[in-house]
Amino acid sequence: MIELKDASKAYPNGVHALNHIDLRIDPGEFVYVIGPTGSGKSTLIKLLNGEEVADSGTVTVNGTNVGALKHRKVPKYRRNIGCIFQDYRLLPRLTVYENIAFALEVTGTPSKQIRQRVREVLELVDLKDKERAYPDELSGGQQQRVTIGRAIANRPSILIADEPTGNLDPNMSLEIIELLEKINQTQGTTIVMVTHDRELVDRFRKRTIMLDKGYIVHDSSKGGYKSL
Ligand SMILES: Nc1ncnc2c1ncn2[C@@H]1O[C@H](COP(=O)(O)OP(=O)(O)OP(=O)(O)O)[C@@H](O)[C@H]1O
Repeated sequence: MIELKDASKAYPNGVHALNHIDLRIDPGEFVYVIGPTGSGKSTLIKLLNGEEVADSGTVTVNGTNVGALKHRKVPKYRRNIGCIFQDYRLLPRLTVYENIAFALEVTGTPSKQIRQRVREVLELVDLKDKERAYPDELSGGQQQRVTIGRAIANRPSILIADEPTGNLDPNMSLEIIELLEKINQTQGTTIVMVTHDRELVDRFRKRTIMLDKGYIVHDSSKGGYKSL
């Protein structure tokens, strides 16, 4: 479970990026975070993955007080949170298979388990036929599917997606959202997705949280811009 209680974050330049955020996201939810540029969406994500610490209030994820984590414990904490971004951040000299395997190698997974898990993940993201391809041989949508595969390889309970369809055309965006839905439904992964894509938010209705100037201004379980 994700819980923010009266969490605020200002940057050293004096910008109040988030103000008094109270928010609870239950396990297995799929939530959109929307709002104009500069409204605090990325900052919210950074509080969740431990990249930034709230100045006041608390951020608790699966029982861990994220702001109180010791520096050396952050990497282990992050293993339980898969992250995907608008830019794919794949390792260009590694194949699709190797990119996903790498995520498991760094967490010390034994090689037999790595082979098995990479196969499962490739099937889930529907890229079995591309396992030997390099990132630059793939379409944007396929590359994003590899990053999703890499993000879920260690079976995180939460997947955070910061504008995952930002660089994709509408058809590919559709594929990505359908894949995220599949992961949410079949693996029970909680998904928090920052997006500017009105069409997706209106078409694939989910709980939708809207930020403006660092405040939550709407939180609608019906979802979609029209219901806000
Ligand atoms: N590292 C930083 N140092 C100073 N100010 C920052 C920093 N990161 C973000 N900000 C400021 O904090 C506010 C919130 O930024 P944030 O990136 O969270 O917004 P956002 O909603 O994700 O925007 P976008 O949709 O453009 O990505 C903005 O005014 C931004 O300029």
